[in-house]
Amino acid sequence: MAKITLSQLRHSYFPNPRGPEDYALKQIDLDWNDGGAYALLGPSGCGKSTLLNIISGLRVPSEGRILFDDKDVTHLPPDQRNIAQVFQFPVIYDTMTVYDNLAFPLRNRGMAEADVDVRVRQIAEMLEVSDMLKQQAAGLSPDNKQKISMGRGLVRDDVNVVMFDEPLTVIDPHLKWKLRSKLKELHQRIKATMIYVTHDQTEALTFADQVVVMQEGEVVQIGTPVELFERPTHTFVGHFIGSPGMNVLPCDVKNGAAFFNGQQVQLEGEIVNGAGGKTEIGVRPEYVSLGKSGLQARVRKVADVGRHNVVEAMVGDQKVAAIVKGEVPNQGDEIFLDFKTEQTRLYADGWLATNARGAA
Ligand SMILES: Nc1ncnc2c1ncn2[C@@H]1O[C@H](COP(=O)(O)OP(=O)(O)OP(=O)(O)O)[C@@H](O)[C@H]1O
Repeated sequence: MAKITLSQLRHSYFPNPRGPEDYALKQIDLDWNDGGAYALLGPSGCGKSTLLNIISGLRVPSEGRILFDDKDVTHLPPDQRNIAQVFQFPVIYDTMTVYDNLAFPLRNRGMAEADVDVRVRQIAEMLEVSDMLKQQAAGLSPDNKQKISMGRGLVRDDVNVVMFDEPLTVIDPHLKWKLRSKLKELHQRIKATMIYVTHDQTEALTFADQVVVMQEGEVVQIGTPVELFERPTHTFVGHFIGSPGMNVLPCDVKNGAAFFNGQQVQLEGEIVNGAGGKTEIGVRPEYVSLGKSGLQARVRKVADVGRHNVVEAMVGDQKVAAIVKGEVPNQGDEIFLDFKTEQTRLYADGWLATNARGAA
C-alpha cells in the first residue's frame, strides 16, 4: 500500500480555460496516508469522478502532480499504477464461478495456486460468501454480484490503493447498512489505503476515518466524521452533513457582536479579525433548544422522525430547525429558541470566522 499525494492539482476539460469557473478541479493539495480509510464526499458535479480518474490514471491533470510514495505517477497509464477499483455496477465474469472470479486478479499476476486458494478463501470468509464459491456468478443476485466485485477489489494485498466509486448504488436499501459496516470491518482487517467516493453522507461517515468534503471542484474540509459534525469550517459542510443540516442564518456584525433578526446572539468565541462580506450564524438543530427566553419564534411545522422531533420555527422570515426530545409545541405556538453558545459560530462568505473559546 502507498501514501498518495496530490500536489497543486488542477483540471479543466476546456483546452484554454479562462478562469476558475472553467476548472472541474480548482486546486487540490491532499495527502492520503498509507493504510487510511478515506471518503470523498460531495454532491453530483463537484469533481469526485474527475479526481478519481486522475488518481487511477484514466486522465492526466491539466496541472499538478500525483505521487505514490513520493514517486511521480502523473503520466503513468492505469495498468502501471497498481490500483484496485470497485465500480457502481458489478464487474464480474458471469461464466465463471465465484471462486474463479475472486482468483482472477491473483492468477493474472502469476500467483501460485496454493497461495491463490488461501487468499480467495480468506476474502470469501470475510465477505461471508464462502458457501457460494462453487456457484456460477451468472446466477447470483445483484447484491451478491456486487459483493464479489468488492472481493475482487480487495483480494490482492499488493495494490497501492483500493478505490470504491459509489459501490452501494445497486445494493438493496435494507442490505446497504450491512455492507457499509462490512466494508469498515474489512478495512480494519486488511489495513489497505482505501478511498470511498460517494454523495451519501451516511456511507461516507460510516466508512471513513477521514472524510474529504468537496464542493465545486474544491476541498472545503477534511476531518473525522465528528470534526465535520461538530465544527464545520464551511457552511456547505454544515448544511450538507447532518439531518437536518446546520441552520445558516443571515446576520449583521457590529462592534464584534452578531445580531440575528435584530437580537444579539452569543457566539462560541471572538470573531476573527477582518471577517466581512456575507455574514451568517451557523448552529446545528441539535444545539437549538426551546426555552423560556431567547429568540422569539413561531412554530411552523413539527415532524416526528422516530427518535426525536424536528421543530421548524420562524424567526422573522427565517426558518430555524430545532431537534427536540420529549414534549413538543403545536403548530402556530409562540416559542423561544435558545442556541447553545459553544456551538454557535459566525461564518463570513461561507468560511468559519469565530475562534473557539480558549483558542489562541
Ligand atoms: N468528459 C467531460 N467533459 C467535459 N466536462 C466534464 C467531463 N466530465 C465531467 N465534466 C464536468 O466536470 C465537473 C465535475 O464532474 P465530475 O463528474 O467529476 O463530478 P462528480 O462529483 O463525480 O459528479 P457525479 O457524482 O455526478 O459523477 C462537472 O461540471 C462536469 O460537468
